[in-house]
Amino acid sequence: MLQLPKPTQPNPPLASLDEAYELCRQITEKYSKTFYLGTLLMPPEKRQAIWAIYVWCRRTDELVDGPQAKLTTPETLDNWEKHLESVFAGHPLDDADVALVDTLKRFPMDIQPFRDMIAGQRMDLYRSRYETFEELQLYCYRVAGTVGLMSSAVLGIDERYRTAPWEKNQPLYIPQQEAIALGIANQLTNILRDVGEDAGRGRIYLPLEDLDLFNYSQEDLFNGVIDERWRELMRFQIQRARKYYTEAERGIRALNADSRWPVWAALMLYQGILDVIEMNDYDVFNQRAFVPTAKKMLYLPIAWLRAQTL
Ligand SMILES: CC(C)=CCC/C(C)=C/CC/C(C)=C/CC/C(C)=C/COP(=O)(O)OP(=O)(O)O
Repeated sequence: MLQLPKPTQPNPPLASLDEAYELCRQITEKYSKTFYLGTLLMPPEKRQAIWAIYVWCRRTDELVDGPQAKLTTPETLDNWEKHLESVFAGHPLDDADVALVDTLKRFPMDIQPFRDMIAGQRMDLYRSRYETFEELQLYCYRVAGTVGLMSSAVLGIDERYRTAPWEKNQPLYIPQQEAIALGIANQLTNILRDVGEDAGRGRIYLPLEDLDLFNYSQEDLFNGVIDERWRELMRFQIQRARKYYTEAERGIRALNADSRWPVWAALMLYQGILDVIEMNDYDVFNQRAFVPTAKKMLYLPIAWLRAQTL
């Protein structure tokens, strides 16, 4: 008997561009109040592009950190990389991709930082300890410094920021290192804020060599011991994170004028978490350090002034 081919289920149509960006907006707003606030200070086209990038990063992070993380294997990440290649080839596979494909058309960017971020998630899959700061720094580059590189393509470079006559004929300066530094600073801040939460999952991101340096053991950390050894260790970590913020600050003036305020704002808001950790006397075990909304609002005009003057 003639076998008719089974009717194949047509794929449901993907979201329209507006719907896709709206989806990205909602996800960014839901998961990162700080960065979302920063994006609201940008012109609409840039703002939407940052949402699309944020959502891709979030999805990548969720593979190892999210509710489905137990099911994630190295193969899952290989498949996610293929998914990424499809997006870069201009073929969206789901609704959020529609926005990213459009963003990549408007703001062409290199695929390498995206691949590097997946490599960062691979590290998370295999490791729950970092021996040295050098190892941790590589991890921070991969999971956050890469975001700085991706965002830079959207933020844009101001070719005229060099004003002194002897600077005029210099080649265009692209503040790549500074963009990476901001990502690393944010990630180090995140690590300090989330020490307790990570310990609850059996993870220690603080370099073990630093724990040794302050004679503070892994067991102390799992027990949430707060004493002078811990405070010294935390002071040391905070100081290191602040150096990265300072490096990042130097790059902001090379960005397009309409990107400087949002970047200053995001930097100050995130750096503010370090101040809160200090105010909480380094207790990151029993309370989560966050910048209250009123204080956030106070940062905005200061960030604006810095964007005009520094
Ligand atoms: C300084 C120059 C030249 C350019 C700026 C380049 C940029 C925008 C760098 C920032 C990169 C960035 C946003 C990295 C993300 C790092 C990070 C730790 C994000 C944490 O995100 P969530 O955990 O989702 O947020 P919450 O902390 O709000 O929960």
